[in-house]
Amino acid sequence: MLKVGSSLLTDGKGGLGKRNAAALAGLIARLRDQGREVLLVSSGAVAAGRGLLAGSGAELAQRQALAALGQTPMLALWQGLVEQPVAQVLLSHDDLRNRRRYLNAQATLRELLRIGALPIVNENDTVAVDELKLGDNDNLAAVVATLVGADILLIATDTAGLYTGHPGNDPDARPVPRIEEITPEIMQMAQGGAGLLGTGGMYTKLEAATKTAAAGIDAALFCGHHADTISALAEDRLFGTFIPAHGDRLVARKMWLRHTPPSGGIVRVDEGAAQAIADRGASLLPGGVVAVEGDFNRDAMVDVMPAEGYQRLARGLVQYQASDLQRIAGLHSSEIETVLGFHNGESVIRREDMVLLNAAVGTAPDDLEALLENQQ
Ligand SMILES: Nc1ncnc2c1ncn2[C@@H]1O[C@H](COP(=O)(O)OP(=O)(O)O)[C@@H](O)[C@H]1O
Ligand SMILES: N[C@@H](CCC(=O)OP(=O)(O)O)C(=O)O
Repeated sequence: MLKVGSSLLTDGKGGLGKRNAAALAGLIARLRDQGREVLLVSSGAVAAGRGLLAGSGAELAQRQALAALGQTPMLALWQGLVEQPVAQVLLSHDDLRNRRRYLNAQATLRELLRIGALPIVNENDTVAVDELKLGDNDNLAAVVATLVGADILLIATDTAGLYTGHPGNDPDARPVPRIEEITPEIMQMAQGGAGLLGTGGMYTKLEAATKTAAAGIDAALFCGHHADTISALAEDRLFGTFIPAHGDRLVARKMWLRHTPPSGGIVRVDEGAAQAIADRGASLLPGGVVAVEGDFNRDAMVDVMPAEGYQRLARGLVQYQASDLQRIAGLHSSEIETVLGFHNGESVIRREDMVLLNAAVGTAPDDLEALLENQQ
């Protein structure tokens, strides 16, 4: 996943410039040629808006208006540089704090990647509520990287990563090639604020990298002005700052799955499926599903329970909404498309989207309502 700052998308005269974007589009093409899925978080709408109607001020509402003006030209800039169709995804931090919206955003982004589009995420600045600063795409990018389960978050900016002090004001500032842990001392290095066009400076980039590291995702900060630096990335060589993930990505993902609130849905499975999940680490296939309880959408977090009782065997993200799952329960995966007219893959819950629990809830059937309420 790639995040591109406003600092890279301007022409120096107050409008959009495509020089850096063209080199970054080349990186996107090379990563895709390597079989990687790429998602872009792009700033630059405010800068583009300013290029169209100069004279607007820096008040929140004025910048929100500029962002609305500049969003389409910013997308058009990218569409002119990449092969695949681009898709506009406007998100707010508030959206991603809401479980249902988070899951909907996740499903949309996954589908866009599946069909080969380039999702371009930007903050939905019109509804941004932060009075102090408009938007913060660094932190938004970190949340989206977690949401799509990215391998790495690449942050392109106008400096070669983090320096020990603000490179413009501190003559002794030295580059920091690798950060094992983002400590208060490291955060202190980034107190110097943003560049002329950016929001947040290195501070929000380090906040973002703190989030990705905790979620098991690597992050890299690099300078998007240098074509050589950009093309080196496609060969896994970084000139900038690398912030490795803490621990194992799968472990982090499983932690996330374990602690994500359930939707209240239950998928009941037969003994064969329960064993396959527990003993063989298998995905849950429709053939093993005996009943579905509750109303849930695709990508909802559901509990997997045996045919009888309320023992939670596992939990995970379902690939089919409740009404569709009811229709394919007990069937072979090959029959899904015939029955539903489409398919979201052969599994009801993919292994990587599931954690085993094996803990009895100990709730009598009469208490089901209370149980479901507690879970919401
Ligand atoms: N310790 C530091 N190392 C590097 N850059 C820093 C540091 N402290 C502050 N900065 C500022 O952060 C800027 C990059 O952030 P920002 O302006 O928000 O860019 P972007 O638009 O790419 O998000 C740099 O141009 C620099 O002015
Ligand atoms: N959403 C705003 C950008 C906000 C932002 O985080 O900017 P930047 O620090 O340049 O990544 C825009 O499109 O102009």
